[in-house]
Amino acid sequence: MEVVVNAATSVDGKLSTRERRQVRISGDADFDRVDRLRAAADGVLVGVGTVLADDPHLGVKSEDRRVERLRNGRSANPARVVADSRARTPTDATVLDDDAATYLLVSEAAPTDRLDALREAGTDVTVITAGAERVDLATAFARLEAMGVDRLLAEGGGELIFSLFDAGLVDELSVFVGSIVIGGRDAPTLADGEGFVEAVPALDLVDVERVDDGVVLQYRVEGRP
Ligand SMILES: NC(=O)c1ccc[n+]([C@@H]2O[C@H](COP(=O)([O-])OP(=O)(O)OC[C@H]3O[C@@H](n4cnc5c(N)ncnc54)[C@H](OP(=O)(O)O)[C@@H]3O)[C@@H](O)[C@H]2O)c1
Ligand SMILES: Nc1nc(=O)c(N)c(NC[C@H](O)[C@H](O)[C@H](O)COP(=O)(O)O)[nH]1
Repeated sequence: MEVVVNAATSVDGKLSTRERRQVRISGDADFDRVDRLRAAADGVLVGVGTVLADDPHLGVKSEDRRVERLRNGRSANPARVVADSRARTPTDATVLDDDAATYLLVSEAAPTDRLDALREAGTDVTVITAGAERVDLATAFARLEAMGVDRLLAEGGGELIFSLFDAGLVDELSVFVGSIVIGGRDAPTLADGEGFVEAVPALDLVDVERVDDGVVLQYRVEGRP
């Protein structure tokens, strides 16, 4: 599976405010670039923290791109994938609507009644259980790949992105750096979690492009084919 991470940060590396309120960092051109990335993906992954904070849809906004996917025998929208160890996704979450399939990655600690409620709430929900307390991403990704997800776009947030790097699962990273400062020692950053002390992942910078009022930095993770 090819795993591509994309996010937008302020110049000071923040994903949103300390209250985890969504900030529109990208401009129209960058959101269109993200839409292209979604259209090229089989699945779009976020952590439950992003679902709770933003209630995202994660679908392809451009009708032309959805039509193009259908013409190529693919679903109009890529599947939504949520990393949610204890099934905290609200039953009225937008990612459960019928615009696309939804994969819920949970751990063995997820309460059965919550899982039943989520399966009922969504029209096309598949639950993948991997890990005792927290989602074991590598195992869950192997299951997703067996179900046909070959290209996964991860859109955050910071806790999940750190775990993806920590598990050695990232192939590509693209970051839109918007010309704003958000600040805040408790505001989420591109990669939170425990943080690396040794063996800090190294990236190859493959492209720098001015987009909207900011720049897009494109990286390949060193050592990835
Ligand atoms: N600017 C951008 O591009 C962008 C993109 C995305 C999000 N955001 C912002 O970022 C904030 C959300 O970020 P966040 O870091 O709080 O949440 P997050 O990364 O979206 O979700 C983190 C949660 O995912 C669950 N999870 C399950 N398995 C995991 C694993 N193996 N590793 C890590 N997490 C796992 C954990 O909850 P459980 O233990 O309960 O499973 C964890 O608390 C929001 O404010 C949102 O607006 C911004
Ligand atoms: N690329 C990007 N630029 C931003 O300025 C920003 N705030 C996000 N945030 C990512 C987060 O995952 C959002 O929740 C989804 O971008 C919402 O996705 P929808 O429009 O609902 O499909 N992403």
